[in-house]
Amino acid sequence: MTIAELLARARLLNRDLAPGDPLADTVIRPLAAAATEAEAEDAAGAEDAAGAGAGSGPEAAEDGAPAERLWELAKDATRLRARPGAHEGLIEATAALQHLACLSAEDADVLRRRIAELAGIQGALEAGIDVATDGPYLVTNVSRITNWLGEPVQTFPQMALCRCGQSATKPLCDGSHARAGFSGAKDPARVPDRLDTHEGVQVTVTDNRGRCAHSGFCTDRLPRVFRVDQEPFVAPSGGRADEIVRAVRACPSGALGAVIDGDEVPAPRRPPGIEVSKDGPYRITGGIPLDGDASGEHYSLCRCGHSRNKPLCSGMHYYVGFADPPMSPDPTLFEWAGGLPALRRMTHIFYEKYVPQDDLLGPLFARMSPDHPERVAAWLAETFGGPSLYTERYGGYDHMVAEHAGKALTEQWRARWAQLMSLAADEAGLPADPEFRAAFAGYIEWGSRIALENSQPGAAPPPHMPVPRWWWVCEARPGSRASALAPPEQPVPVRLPEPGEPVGFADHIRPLFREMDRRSMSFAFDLWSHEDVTRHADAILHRLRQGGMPCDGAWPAERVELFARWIAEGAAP
Ligand code: HEM
Repeated sequence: MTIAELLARARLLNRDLAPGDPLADTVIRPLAAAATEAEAEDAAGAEDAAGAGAGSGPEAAEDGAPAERLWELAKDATRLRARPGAHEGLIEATAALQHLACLSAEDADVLRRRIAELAGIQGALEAGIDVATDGPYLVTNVSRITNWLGEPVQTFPQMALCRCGQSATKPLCDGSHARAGFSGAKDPARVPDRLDTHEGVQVTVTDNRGRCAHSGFCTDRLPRVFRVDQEPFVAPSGGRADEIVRAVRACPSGALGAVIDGDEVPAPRRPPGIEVSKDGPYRITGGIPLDGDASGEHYSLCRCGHSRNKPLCSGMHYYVGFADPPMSPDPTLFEWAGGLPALRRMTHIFYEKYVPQDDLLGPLFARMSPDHPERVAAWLAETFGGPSLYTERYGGYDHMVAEHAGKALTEQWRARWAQLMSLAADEAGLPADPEFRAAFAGYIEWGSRIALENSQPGAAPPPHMPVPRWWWVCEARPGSRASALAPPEQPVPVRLPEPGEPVGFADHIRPLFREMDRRSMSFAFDLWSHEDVTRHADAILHRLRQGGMPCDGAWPAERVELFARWIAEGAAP
């Protein structure tokens, strides 16, 4: 099998698959580039590759259903990719073929078997990330990718992750970089690499501004040491050694380092993984090699396509307004909190900083298991409406209850626990809005009082209960209230229909409802949905005529009549 043959088969398959050239951008384009290069490089392979790059190929039909041929093609591409020195175009195409072939699996069992078979074919390749020229990140044999909530993203042995920021199938590449003429070059005006050393009494902090991704973890959490708009940036005398070390180890770009007594503080040891952060870079952990080189235990890769220090993130996503799709209008507490990464940050700060230094709680947790912070984060994630992590990994409700049983906790312990958890939430940067903190504090109070009750001698907690699911307090969700600090809402641009023009929902009615109107009514229906407004049209009109809706002031008569006319004309979309 040669690249040229793969390309010819891909072209035939593309013709037989659903309309819309599904293989054109992600398979045929990179394979054609690889074939052209193979042709130029390999005199012996010249015959095979002849014409392939120029667009020709066997015209004979192939046997088998398209889905079956796609799967065979994916396996053959993987076999070729698994050979040493594979061309980046072949790797990119293999990633797309693996993805498409796995997508077409009939059920979860077939999907698992396919992934295992592909993993077997390319199993000898070293795990790593390669940066394609002006193209995606080619991620090989990395099985742990999570979204910003910490939920797993389906992985394949060979993946191509979007680097230009424009893919419609993020985090996967969809070939947009080629259409957009994306350049992976560094900006010559970028902040140059330079290792600055800031000596402190106990800890010396090293800092490479050229590598910083400006995630703000250090400046947000330890502003006395990592100072915004002050020189020098680092003042090691502003914090305790353990706080500084924790901040350095949490730096996602790897710009910061710490030295104690001449020895570099080791980086955390984490399994290889990629986090797709919200509106920001890929955060790599676990020392995954980059372009074959050791690039540190952790580093951040540009995801918006605008970094000045490509492939590393330079924080430009913030300035160019790079944004993932917005959170659902009805987020769970888990989503609003920032998902598992945020809850883990909080429990690690709680059990590794606040508890050990506390005279009451320190001794109580002295022998806790090393993964206790992870376990409590998993419990909170599940309770706040996230995935059932604690039930799946750690034994669910019964295990949690058994952990507290017989501990005879006192009210002093409980109160301190709740107080320090609130401090840890602040320090971990959990949202500080009144709605979230009311729900969060409500759960901490409720849960800690139940833990106290369950821990008393002779207590008999009900067995086999589900993990509780906590929710916003009294339906007070983010945005359900106009904040006193919010900028004034812009007046709604209303378009009245031209004479004789029919009234339509999208053009004339929906713009009449402001975001705050929509939020106020979201408990009952969606004022931006044609279907909902049509269903409740008469009741809405009644309220509008009465002047009771919106609650901050009645509509002018001409708007109310426009709404009435829309109903009378048949409530067109
Ligand atoms: C909302 C309140 C609370 C939650 C969600 C919570 C959560 C948990 C969870 C999930 C575990 C089991 C970890 C595992 O799987 O091994 C656990 C264990 C434990 N909890 Fe709590 N807890 C709460 C309140 C408290 C309070 C108020 C105290 C005492 C001040 C306390 C003390 C302990 C101790 C000592 C353990 C055993 C730790 C070990 O030795 O590994 N908990 N807690």
